[in-house]
Amino acid sequence: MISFSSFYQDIADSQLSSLLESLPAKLGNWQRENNHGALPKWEKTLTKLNYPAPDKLDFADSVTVGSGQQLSAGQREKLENLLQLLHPWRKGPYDIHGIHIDTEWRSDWKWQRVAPHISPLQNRTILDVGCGSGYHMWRMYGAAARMVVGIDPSPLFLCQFEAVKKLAGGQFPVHLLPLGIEDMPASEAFDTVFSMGVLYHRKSPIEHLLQLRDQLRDGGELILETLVIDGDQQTVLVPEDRYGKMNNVWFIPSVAALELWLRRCDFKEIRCVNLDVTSLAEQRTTPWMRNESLVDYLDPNNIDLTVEGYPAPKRATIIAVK
Ligand SMILES: Nc1ncnc2c1ncn2[C@@H]1O[C@H](C[S@+](CC[C@H]([NH3+])C(=O)[O-])CC(=O)[O-])[C@@H](O)[C@H]1O
Repeated sequence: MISFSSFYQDIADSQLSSLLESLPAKLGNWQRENNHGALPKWEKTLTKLNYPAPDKLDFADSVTVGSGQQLSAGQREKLENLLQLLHPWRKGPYDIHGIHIDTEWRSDWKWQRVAPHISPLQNRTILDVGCGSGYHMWRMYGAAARMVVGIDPSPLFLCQFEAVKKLAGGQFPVHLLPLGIEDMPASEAFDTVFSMGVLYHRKSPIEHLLQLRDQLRDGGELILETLVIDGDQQTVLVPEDRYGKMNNVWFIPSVAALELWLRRCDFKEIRCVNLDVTSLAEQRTTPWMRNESLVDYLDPNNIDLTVEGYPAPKRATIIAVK
């Protein structure tokens, strides 16, 4: 069973110690009650990942574990088969003992767009809300963060994260908790909070912004990355039903509307640092994610539109200070 004890130890003497009042009970409930049918299979896969301590680790420029020289071809094939049991791999890529996990998303491209604009992460304590399998958490750690905590309710992404962490050697101040943002007590403790790719999944976007604010210390920095549309302060798209075949998309504001929402939530120094239309090269089907992907979500006759006729995905990165 996945244990959170090293997280509790790491935060005991830190600015996050108040989380010990409520998270052990919540995570204990998760351990007892999580009834995802495939979780036992994924956890069994984790127990089989017994490999030598890697001779190389890089989190600064990639997520690379092991040079590829330590395993025989047969051992590598066995490891590849085990990692494939954790399909679909959406966020990455990861290089593990010479195996290139070519994920659905080039999450490294998002990191390249975001990283130049944020306050240096050195010695900061970070929360990554909706962290997926934790790709960006490793890059934050590679940028010398003191501690990185990610939250994401998906048990598969937790298992993918635990797989990478175990193969990397296990002991890092980088922790993924299977929680939603709504499960987090208002800690007011993190130096930097990331919410990337989450706001449009929330039914109450203003509440989401307030919840993010509640996680920041005074003067802490929010990095908000989300889908946007063109328009003015009062322009917001609420899809009639699906957006890009996703049935859980609620609010897609313009940048100006998002900036207004952030002002209303008492954020300061609000600035949009990047706007980017998602390319078919950034999100696509691969051998590690064999399901439909962006090309199937767009109008085959006009890739500027989704199959539902909405503007194709365009994403903004906005930075703000509490
Ligand atoms: N209530 C919630 N609280 C926290 N996370 C949630 C919640 N609901 C869903 N999620 C999680 O938010 C993540 C959104 S993906 C962005 C990944 C990464 N950040 C990226 O920027 O590449 C974007 C996308 O797939 O559209 C998923 O991993 C969900 O499980």
